[in-house]
Amino acid sequence: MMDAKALWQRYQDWLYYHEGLGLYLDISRMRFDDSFVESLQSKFDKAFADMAALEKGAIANPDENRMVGHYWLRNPDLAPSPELTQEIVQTLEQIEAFADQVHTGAVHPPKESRFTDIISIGIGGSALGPQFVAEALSPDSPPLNIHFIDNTDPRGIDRVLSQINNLASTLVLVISKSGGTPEPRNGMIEVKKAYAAKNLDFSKYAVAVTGPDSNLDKVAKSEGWLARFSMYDWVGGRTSEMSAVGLVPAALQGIDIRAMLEGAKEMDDATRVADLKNNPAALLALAWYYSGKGKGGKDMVVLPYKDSLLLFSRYLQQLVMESLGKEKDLDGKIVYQGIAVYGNKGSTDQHAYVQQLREGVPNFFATLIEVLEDRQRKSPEIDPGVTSGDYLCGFLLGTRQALYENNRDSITVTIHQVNPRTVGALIALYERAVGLYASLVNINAYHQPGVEAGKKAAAVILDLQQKVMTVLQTERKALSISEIADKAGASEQIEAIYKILRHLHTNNRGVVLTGDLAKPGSLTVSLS
Ligand SMILES: O=P(O)(O)OC[C@H]1O[C@](O)(CO)[C@@H](O)[C@@H]1O
Repeated sequence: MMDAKALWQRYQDWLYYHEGLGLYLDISRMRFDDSFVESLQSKFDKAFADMAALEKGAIANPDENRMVGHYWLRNPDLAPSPELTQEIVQTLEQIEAFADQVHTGAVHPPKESRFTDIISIGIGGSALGPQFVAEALSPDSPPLNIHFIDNTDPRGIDRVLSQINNLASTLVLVISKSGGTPEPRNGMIEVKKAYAAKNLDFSKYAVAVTGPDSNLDKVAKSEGWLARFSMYDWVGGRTSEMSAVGLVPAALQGIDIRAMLEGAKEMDDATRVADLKNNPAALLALAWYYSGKGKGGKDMVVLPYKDSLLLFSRYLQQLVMESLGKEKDLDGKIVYQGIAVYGNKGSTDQHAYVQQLREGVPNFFATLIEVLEDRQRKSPEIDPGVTSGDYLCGFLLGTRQALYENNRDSITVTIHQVNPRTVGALIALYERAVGLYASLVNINAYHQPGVEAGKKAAAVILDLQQKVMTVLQTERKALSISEIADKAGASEQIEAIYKILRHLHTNNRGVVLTGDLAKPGSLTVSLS
């Protein structure tokens, strides 16, 4: 443990401050030493070189043979061809024009003078960025209220629809880069039926954000939807907030997307510097590498001490874990990489799990996000000379100190205010840090093979359900679960078949289970 004087010196030695953005980064409470930094110098040289190549259009995602171009979204001239530059600029202009027409009523629903609400349907990167930005930046009384359907949960869809008081003035964004992800497709079909049930022509309320010629794009084109915005294969879902995926919902809510892009661009300029101590993303990557020994040995606890940044941790879960959580490295070696991310907000979480952080298993490092401005008006005094914001600040600094005293590391990112520029900068900071860290540990941060496995497994279950129903309809008599499995030619899938039948039975889908539910093997199954 360093004494106060030495610690103050360390804080100043390692402090990164971006004057234009008013952003500070403090990694002084990560207990690495100079020899550690030295040991990573050559890895950082390579990381900086990889990143420079990536920005020039290298195939930085070799597994999918794709470029990685999210930085071009906020600096179109960086794009490797004039065509791409043009596409980025034109899409941005199309987004602004559309949002403007919706706000002025030039574009309005068939039976109303204005759109008042948005249902945004999407999942993963097609929801988490938009949700984080909506929570962080939407005005207290936005021109349109946004609601998210980000799952295929029937009750969840009903819940969102129950909160819409007038579908006839509600715009529907269907966001899916691939245009084929099952969950948003299900959401779209259910919402389409809700519009039809009210005799509303869905195509007059629907907007697509998807890759050109995707299934979704084809549907939007053939049905003549209100608008279609392009998403590119060189922008990953988890780095798509600065593409139409994030900018369309943000612009419709009246959020200054140009400022968001500007903040991201300013941060990109700062994180392009090939000099560790003057590059905030490199400093983060260094801190992460130190904490988990380059193997993700410690979790990243994200603790913004600001309600509006509540969803930052959920956003980072995908950005960090879908990028770094990989089985193999770029040489095909099994490495099981990753950094687990969790957290909500401070000081609230101090009344939930900070007890474990302070005294329990030391398997994490904390990332505190400090916002200097309490609110946009004068605060009332709680006690003489003290405001609620003083408490928030005190809790943050106190928690940081309490963790450090008990040998728990932390990083502190400080911004002066949550606004489109600083949110854009935060997103850009973490996108770059993930990219640099991935180079340090030699993995591809830009594909997600593991997710395909989940999608395939779901398809197997749905196929099994069809087979089981066919057996029941053919046999037309009560059968045991093992008889059904055998007749379906899937005897090794007997447990999955039992689970499917239980789900169908619970939802009155024409299947009845009879017998002792505690003894599934003894149940008989019949059509109702
Ligand atoms: O935007 P899409 O293509 O529907 O994909 C949604 C999400 O699913 C994934 O492809 C896999 O989780 C994410 O990378 C992506 O953000």
